[in-house]
Amino acid sequence: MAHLGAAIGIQHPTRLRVELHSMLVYGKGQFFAAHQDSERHDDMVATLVLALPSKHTGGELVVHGRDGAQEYAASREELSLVVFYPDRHHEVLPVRTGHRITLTFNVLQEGVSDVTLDGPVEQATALLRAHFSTAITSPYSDKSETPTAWPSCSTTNTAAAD
Ligand SMILES: O=C(O)CCC(=O)C(=O)O
Ligand SMILES: [Fe+2]
Repeated sequence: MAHLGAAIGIQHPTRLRVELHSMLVYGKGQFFAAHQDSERHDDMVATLVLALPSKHTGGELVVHGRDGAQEYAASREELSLVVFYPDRHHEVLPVRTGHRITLTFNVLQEGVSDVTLDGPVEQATALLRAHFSTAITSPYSDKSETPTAWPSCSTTNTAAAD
């Protein structure tokens, strides 16, 4: 994990952990269209693709970056590992023969969202977050007195507090 963190430029590599996301078996003609992985998890800092050795052609993993695209062909004999930032567009080209098998993992940096930062922007953010996530007390707590406009406000504030 420390090596992985250092390799992808993360400052606290000891707090990294990986969780299995999926196992994919691509047969002839199968591919994965270009996409980004970023929405899977708040603490996700990288995607790790582990390709199992298997006889196949095609099925290259293409990771698009600022300086162009990088193409990775999985080995027939050994495990292959590719790690990239989850906001990178990436795709798997169609498999031509055989099968390509991958395990994909989310690399998570634990506690990123709990880190306390001291700058004025972080303080303002924390105050605003606390303000908008605190449910307001209804002056109409007795349902019989609830005005018609109230339920929709109540629903909004309850959802924000979760
Ligand atoms: O199979 C691969 O190499 C990549 C799969 C992938 O991009 C994903 O599961 O999000
Ligand atoms: Fe992906």
